[in-house]
Amino acid sequence: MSGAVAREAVAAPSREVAAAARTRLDALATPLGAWGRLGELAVWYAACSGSARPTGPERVRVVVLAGDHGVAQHGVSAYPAAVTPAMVRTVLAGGAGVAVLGRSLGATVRVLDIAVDDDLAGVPADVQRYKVRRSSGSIDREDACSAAEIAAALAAGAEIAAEEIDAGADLLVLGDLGIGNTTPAAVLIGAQLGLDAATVTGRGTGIDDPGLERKTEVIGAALARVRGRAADPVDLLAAAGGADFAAGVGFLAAAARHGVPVLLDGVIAVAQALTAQRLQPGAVHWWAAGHRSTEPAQSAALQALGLEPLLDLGMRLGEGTGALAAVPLLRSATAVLSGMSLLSDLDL
Ligand SMILES: Cc1cc2ncn([C@H]3O[C@H](COP(=O)(O)O)[C@@H](O)[C@H]3O)c2cc1C
Ligand SMILES: O=C(O)c1cccnc1
Repeated sequence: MSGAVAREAVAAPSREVAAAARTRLDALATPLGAWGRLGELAVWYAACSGSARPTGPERVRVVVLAGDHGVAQHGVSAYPAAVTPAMVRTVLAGGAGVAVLGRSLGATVRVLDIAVDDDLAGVPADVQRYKVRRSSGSIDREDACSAAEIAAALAAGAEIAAEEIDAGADLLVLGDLGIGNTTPAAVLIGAQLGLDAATVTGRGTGIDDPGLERKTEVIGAALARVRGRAADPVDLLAAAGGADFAAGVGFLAAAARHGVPVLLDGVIAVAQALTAQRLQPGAVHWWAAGHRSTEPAQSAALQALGLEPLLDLGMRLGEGTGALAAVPLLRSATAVLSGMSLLSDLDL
């Protein structure tokens, strides 16, 4: 046992329901295999939902975890750290990308301050209920967080997931907010997959060439500093992640334990997923990859997890937007599987 997350395998989605859904898919009034990966997506969601003729997902619930990162002071982002609290307010006001997309899909969107470097005066108290600390340490030279803070954040993430599931979620999406957060995401992925800084560093919000060089150096320094700590995912979160990353890991692991499917988003959520799968082997079977972001570390981690993204739109935003963009595909997949006639119904 480490922190709030047990290191034991999680039960897989129902194999019996998956087999029944596949039988139905193969019997639909189409040539065999005609739905391609849309059919595979339907079978996955059927197994997760426990019904070979699933509906929805109708109750999509998004949680955006916000946290600042000390590395943002080293010019690794194209934007200043002041954007993080401002964007928390913009999510609450309904004008953020995730809020607009969520509204268009009938999804709820909840933003939580886990480690924002601001007191967020005037925002509803609920938003700060799970706050662990202000900002995380600059991981190129110090740990992001203490072990106690990581334990608290893992437990918070698990509790947040349980609340969303109690509220009736039939699909969860995990989003992120925090200037500089593509840097710890790349370090977590690089450290766990044994990849070097040049391979995992991306442009994030759109840094220029000198910025990319600086960011690669910072990521290289962090990777060198945490070398030897990748074997223990909880310790690695303290060394190179931060409280918001640990909360995401706790959230994803708990969703799998409760048997609720998740659509993964960009490099932050996927770094959290890679870490959660190591803590809780088998959790990956409850997740599908919503999209491929432009961050190279995200592709590397998805490949390691054996997940093929549904969309590849060149998006690089985070917040959960790439996952939400894939929700209509998932709804189409279940509609096809559950609503179509069978070949045997045809008047041949
Ligand atoms: C206005 C704005 C809105 C955002 N929404 C998500 N991000 C995303 O970009 C940031 C990570 O990229 P980097 O590591 O390059 O800083 C995070 O805030 C992430 O949530 C945003 C960034 C900005 C500027
Ligand atoms: O890949 C992502 O999720 C991403 C890219 C840029 C900024 N924020 C997130």
